[in-house]
This record gives sequence, structure tokens and C-alpha cells, in this order.
Amino acid sequence: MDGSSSSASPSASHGGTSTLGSEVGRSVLICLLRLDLRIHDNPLFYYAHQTPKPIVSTAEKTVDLSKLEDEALLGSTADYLLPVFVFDEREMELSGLPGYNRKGPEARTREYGFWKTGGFRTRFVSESVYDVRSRLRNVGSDLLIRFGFPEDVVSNLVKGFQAEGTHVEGVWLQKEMTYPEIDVENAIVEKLQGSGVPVQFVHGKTLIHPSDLPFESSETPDVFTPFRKKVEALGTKMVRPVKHSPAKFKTFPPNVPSTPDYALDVSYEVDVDGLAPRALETKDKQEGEVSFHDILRFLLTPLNDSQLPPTLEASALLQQRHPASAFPLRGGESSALDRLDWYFVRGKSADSSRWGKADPPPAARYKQTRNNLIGHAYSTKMSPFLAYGSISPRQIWEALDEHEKKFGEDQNTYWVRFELLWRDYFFFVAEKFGHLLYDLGGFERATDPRQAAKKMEEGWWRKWNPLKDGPEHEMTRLLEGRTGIPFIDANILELRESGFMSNRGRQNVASFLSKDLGYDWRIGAEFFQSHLIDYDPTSNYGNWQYVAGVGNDPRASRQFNTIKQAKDYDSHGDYVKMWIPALRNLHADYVHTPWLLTTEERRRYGLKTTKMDVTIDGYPAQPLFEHEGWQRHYERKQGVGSKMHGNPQEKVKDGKVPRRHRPSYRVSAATYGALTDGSHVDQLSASAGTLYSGYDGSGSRNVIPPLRGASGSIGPGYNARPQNFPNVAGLNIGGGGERSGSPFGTSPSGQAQKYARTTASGVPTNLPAPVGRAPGNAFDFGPGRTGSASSLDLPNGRRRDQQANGFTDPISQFASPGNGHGGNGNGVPSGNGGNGHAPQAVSKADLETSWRRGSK
Ligand SMILES: Cc1cc2nc3c(=O)[nH]c(=O)nc-3n(C[C@H](O)[C@H](O)[C@H](O)COP(=O)(O)OP(=O)(O)OC[C@H]3O[C@@H](n4cnc5c(N)ncnc54)[C@H](O)[C@@H]3O)c2cc1C
Repeated sequence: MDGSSSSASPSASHGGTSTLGSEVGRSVLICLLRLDLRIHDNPLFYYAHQTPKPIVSTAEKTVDLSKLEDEALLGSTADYLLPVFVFDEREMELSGLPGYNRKGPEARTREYGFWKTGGFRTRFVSESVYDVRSRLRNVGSDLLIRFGFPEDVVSNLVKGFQAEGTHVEGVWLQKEMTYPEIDVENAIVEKLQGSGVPVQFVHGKTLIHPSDLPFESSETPDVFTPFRKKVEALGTKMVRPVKHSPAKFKTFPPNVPSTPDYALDVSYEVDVDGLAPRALETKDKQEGEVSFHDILRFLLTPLNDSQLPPTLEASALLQQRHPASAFPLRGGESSALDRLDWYFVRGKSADSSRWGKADPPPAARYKQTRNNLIGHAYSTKMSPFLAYGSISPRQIWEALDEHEKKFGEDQNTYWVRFELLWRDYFFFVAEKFGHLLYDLGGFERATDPRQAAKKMEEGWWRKWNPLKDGPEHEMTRLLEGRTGIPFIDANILELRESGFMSNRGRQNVASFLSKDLGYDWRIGAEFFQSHLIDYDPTSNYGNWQYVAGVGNDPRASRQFNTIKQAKDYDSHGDYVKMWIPALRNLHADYVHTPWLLTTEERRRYGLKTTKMDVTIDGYPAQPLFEHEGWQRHYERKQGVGSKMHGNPQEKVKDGKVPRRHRPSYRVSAATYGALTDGSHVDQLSASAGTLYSGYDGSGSRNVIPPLRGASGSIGPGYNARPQNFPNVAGLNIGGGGERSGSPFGTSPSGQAQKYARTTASGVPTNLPAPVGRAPGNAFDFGPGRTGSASSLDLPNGRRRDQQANGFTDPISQFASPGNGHGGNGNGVPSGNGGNGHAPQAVSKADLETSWRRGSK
């Protein structure tokens, strides 16, 4: 960057030549902020305000500061403190800044060429930088912001100060532990050689200070558990206390020497969250003035200019936080501290009755909720703040202490600590193995070279060429969220549209990409690197290696069963429906396996199938891959075996927990018409009875609940096909009731069908034989028949007679005024019905059996 670029900047708040005049003879300490964008518990700022202690020589050794044996010896006598941040051209594409001349290559990932820093992270980092600047201003200091290469900026500043007679006491920075970052450190040291200015590193990244480890970092165990046990044995010595920064900082240098580095600074403030893109010439700003939004826009612009298919890039236009984002927070220390306080201490997030505690903050149920997928409260959401150092792990540790003092200590609080140790583990392991973090063969090349050699053979990992392989290539489909496997697609879409993905989602996507499909795991790691707000080299590449089986997992062949996982963790399909609008109308039992629907059923659910439709609101009709192990989970119904646990943000009304699950109903020997009250039932089972669909009065098409019974008849509807009714003898699917424009159809073609029996997987053993004619000529059961002699067993064991015209249930939201037939799409009962037969009677034993089977 030459001087002309600097002058091209509309505003350079610390620019201008200075002779320092009376300042000659004074000294300055330069603190380069990198991934430590905070003022609290930042060792740089803490030690900058301590009186230096002499280097001591003991009988055993001379304490060598450069080895960081004891940072407590650090201190500064400098008159001025200069905090600097450099937007590094290696990490972020800066070519959109007016007048900026990039010196190096585009900021792209090394193997597959994604932008290294996508839109969401660009915004997050920028917010973090400007937040730390205002926080520094609040304590009497400031932040110098530059763009380019950190080593150039620092050495130019040193030269400038020295030329003006100011003594530069030192350049301090946080020690990084991964490679591209260490390369920058080395470049800084190299550039300052001969300047007489010492470069000093301090540690602030990890929970455990490296010199407190009970082993050399080169001897970090290759498996997590031994590491954890060793460090936990340190007891109270494991984590050093938080270092509080002073209320008033040393003075920022009154004049900063002019350098040729590119400077662009915010000269007027705007409400970033309320931003709409604005033209530069907006009236309320002066010519040449720059707002935060302008800077963001400059940084985002080049990301749209893609060498890859634009659909694979983290869109530069995504400046607004997604309303459904699990990480709806802005970047910066202020935001991090607020979240910390809310999550661990102040927040009141859950009902007391369910948990038997007095509405504690969300941390009190972390272990139960951490695998959930929806909302921001299921986990701490500390990762983006940790990645950019807006908070330190020690601060989280202390927040846990505080939480435990007030609300008690248990598995939940321990588990947050446990996860923080995972984070540390990946740092120490990454430091131990250096460049292997990014190597296809992973750490295994060092820990088990034989195994690694096998996995390095040609053909072990499948390849992908983002520039040549077209849009229908498996990998392109995967990264665009178009695999046809909803749980995978929803996670990818969440990442692309919000910059975040849950840990559960990350594990599943990583396993699918590397184990199910067998692709080079670095495709996924680089894609995550580009899109994740919380990207951190050690956690990202370390976890990818772990899941791909080339890292620290002693059971390297472990593979996630996507359908099992989907049904365990998104049992009601809410997550998938949130991110894939095309699936919103689907019953939860099918939402994870839409390929099991027939073409006709897809049509009835409004699922489009043609190629063109797929890009609008359709969804691929077939999965790009189907693992045979998935099949045994196909028939598992919603809610069954769910591992989802209470959302800590569940609202409490009048001290009572609102009913979260709509009840399951058992219908015994009953004829049961549609629910037409505007609600729907999650699960409705019947034994040897008849049952029929709910219909959502809001106008969305609803579902036919599955029939579970030894024999039975069902009304017409979307899922009225044998596959959905395993182990049924004498299955009669009613026709009838199809009305034009109504979502209530019948069996395909509108005809009633009869099967002798179905197998465990719902395959009919005789060919469907039309036995009736639709519409209005239902066999066995048609829509809208009102029942006789029917009863409902309500979920809490109470029993209620079904009323002839529908039913009411005082303990649920359901109050059906209808007369037991399918609604008309507007929730209005319409009174026509088939003329099916009364269902056959069943014994109580049958009923109980089917009930138990059904509700497992
Ligand atoms: C394939 C893959 C890629 C990942 N990439 C990243 C990444 O780039 N950056 C990142 O911070 N995390 C990454 N993780 C780890 C984890 O998914 C996130 O840390 C977590 O989801 C962040 O949400 P949270 O802060 O609410 O986590 P919480 O569940 O609240 O956990 C608290 C903290 O513990 C740490 N932590 C939790 N799980 C892990 C883990 N598996 N590994 C390391 N540290 C962990 C994080 O610092 C986290 O903020 C990745 C995981 C996988 C499987």
C-alpha cells in the first residue's frame, strides 16, 4: 500500500504527520490486537498497566520472558499505550475498499477456494472491532484501525515513532497457536529485527495457561479423556483467575505518525442493527465521511464477485441477522458480556415446575438442552465471542462459579466446563501437530502413520472440483442444501442463511460428507470456515478431523445415522420445517423421509418435483444417497425416542407450564372424524378402529396420523397408503370425500382400497384391489362419519366419551365443534361424509397391546 492509497481513504482518524514536539523523549507501548478483541481479562492490557519487575536470575535458571514462563514479570513504563487492530488482507477480502490495492492473492481457502471470511463473519468481526474501539474510548484510550498486513503496519508505526524520537518500548501481542496466525507473528518478529524493539507474546487464548499444563504441550495426549483427567487433577490450579483491566487506561498517543498504510475509519455513528443499505451520498453525512455501514459494505462487496458458483458462496448481501438465527447476537465484547450475564446469572428462562428449581438461568439445564436445534438459548452461544477473543474462557469459568454459588452445581454446569476443556484440547493438540491440522491425513499421520497411509491412497477420499463439477454434482447439491435429505439440508441452509449451525448439526453434516459420501473432509471444513461466524481453526479443523476419522477419535470409524439422528433430535420435524419451507405442510412422521411419499402424495402436500420447481419451493423427490442403516428408523413416529429436552426459553404462563406436546389420543373401536377445530393432534393411534386426519383450521393442510393397530380401517387422506400402516391385517383404505380443491383426498385415484395385510414395513401382500368408488362411496370409513359407541382415552388416563358430533377436551386446546368430518381447508366443518361401516369391535387386550406398541 503506498501513500496514495492512504490519502484515498475518506477518513483517517489518526492520520496526519506529527513531529511529536514536546513528546520527544517519551515512550510508547504498541499492543497489537488480533483474536483478542476485548479489554477485560486481556493480559496485554493488564500487564501494560503493571510496574515491570526485573528479570530475575535464580539458582536454577534465569527467567526467560520470551518463553512466557511467568508473565507476571511483565510490566510497562511507557507513557503511551497504542492499541492497534489490522484487518488482515490474508483473512478478509479488502479489495472493495476505495483505493485499496491488494498486495497478495485473494483471501480464499487453500484447497477449494471459498472466500475465507464470508458475509456473516465479516459483519461480526467488524462489529467486534468497532465495539472494542468504543470500549477503549470509554476508558480513556482508543484503537488505531488499519487495513493490510499486520507486520507492515506495525513496522511502519515503529519506524514512524522512532523517526520522531519516540522510544518504542515494545510490541506486544497475544500468542496464537495455529499456523497462518503463527506465520504472521514470525513476519512481525522478522520485520522488527534490527529495530531494537522487543516483541513480546502473552497467552490469553486458552482456559489453562500453557505453562500450567502438567505436561509439555508436545506431549499432549492424543485422546481427549486422558488430557481431561490430567488437567482436572490440577484442581484449583487448573485455571488462573481473571485479570481485571484498569478503569482508566494509559493515554493514547496524542499524535500517531503518518504511515503509508491504508486507513479508513468511522467518522460518524449509525445504528448498525437498524441499517438499511444506503448510498454514500446520503444527505446527513458530510462528503468523505464514513459510517460503519460503509465499511461493512466495502468489505462485503467483493464477496459477490465469485469465481465459484455464487450459490456456494457466503452471500455478501446477507447483512441482516436471520429472524430464525440461533445466533442473533451482534459482535463485540459488550454483546459477549451481556450474553454471559444473561446465560449464566441473570436470565430467567424456564419453568420452575418442570425442573423443580426456582427458574434459574439457562446454564442450569445446559446438559439437557445443548443438543437442541432451535432458538438461541439451548447452548451458551459463546463460540463466536471466544473465536474473536471478545470474551476469554476464564471469564466463562468464573461466570460458572458465580452461577453455581447461586443456583448449585450439577451435571449441567460441569458440562459447560467439559466443553471448554474440549476447546482447550484442540488448541494444544493443534499446537503439537502444527500443519497437520489442515492435512488430508490429519493428526493420524503422526499418531498412526500406517492407517494414515491407507487413507492417503488414491481413491480413499472422493474429490470435487468446484469450478468444473456442475450444479447436479453430489457435493454441489450438498453445499447448496439440495440433497433431498431434509435433516442435512436444513443444517446447511441454517449455516448459509444465518452463519451458525448447532454442534449436533455440525457432527451430522461432517459425518455425512466424510463417511456416508466419502468426500475429502477438507471440503466441508473449508466450507464451514467460510460460512461460520464462530470459525476457529483448531475447533473447526480439529472437529472435522475427529468426525472424519483422521484425528483424535479413538473410534475412528464411528458414523452418524442421519435418520436416527433426525428423529432423535428433531422428532417433530420443527427444525427441518423452519429451514425448508417446502416441507412445512408435511406430517412429522414423513418430514425426514419425504422420498417415501408417492408422487400423488407429494402433489397433495404441495411438494413440487420438477427440476425447475425445486429451486422455487419444491424439494428434491429423491435423496442423493440412502444408507441401508437408515431404513430401520423410517417407521419411527414423531415424539418416539426423542432426545430433545425442554427449551430453556419456554414461557411460563400463570405459573403453569403450557402444554408443549399436543396429546396423543387413543381411539378405541371408534369411528373418529377429522378434527376441525383449528388445531391438530400430534399423534393419534387406533386399534382396530378407524381414525382420520386432523386438519389445521388455519388453512394449512394437515396430516393423517398413523394407524397403529392389529386391524383397521382408515379414512382417506394424504398418507392413506399401506406403507404407513405396518402389520395391519385387513387394511381398508377408504375412498370418498374428495372434493375439488380440497386437500382431503382419498387413496390414490380416489378409490377405496383393501389389502389382506401389510408387512412390518407396510408392504401390502396382495395387490391393491379397488373395492369402492370415490367420491362419496367410502369403503369401511369415509370422511365425516360421526361415530357411535366411541370413547377417547385421554393422555392422563382419564376417559371421555366421544360426543356424537366431534368431541371436546377440556384439558387440551382442542374443542371440536365439528361434526366429525374433514374440514374444508378453512377450518369450517362442512358436514358431508362417507357412509362407511361401523368399525369392528376389539378387545381391551388388543387395545392395550396396540397402545403400548404405538406409544413406545
Ligand atoms: C465439524 C465441526 C466443526 C466445528 N467448528 C467449530 C468452529 O469453527 N468454531 C468453534 O468454536 N466450534 C466449532 N465446533 C464445535 C462446536 O460445534 C461449537 O463450539 C458449538 O456448537 C458452539 O456453540 P456454543 O457456543 O453454544 O457451544 P456450547 O455447547 O455452549 O459450548 C460451550 C463452549 O464450549 C466449546 N465447545 C463446545 N463444543 C465443542 C467442540 N466440539 N469442540 C471444541 N470446543 C467446543 C465452545 O467454545 C463453546 O462455545 C465444531 C464442531 C464440529 C462437529
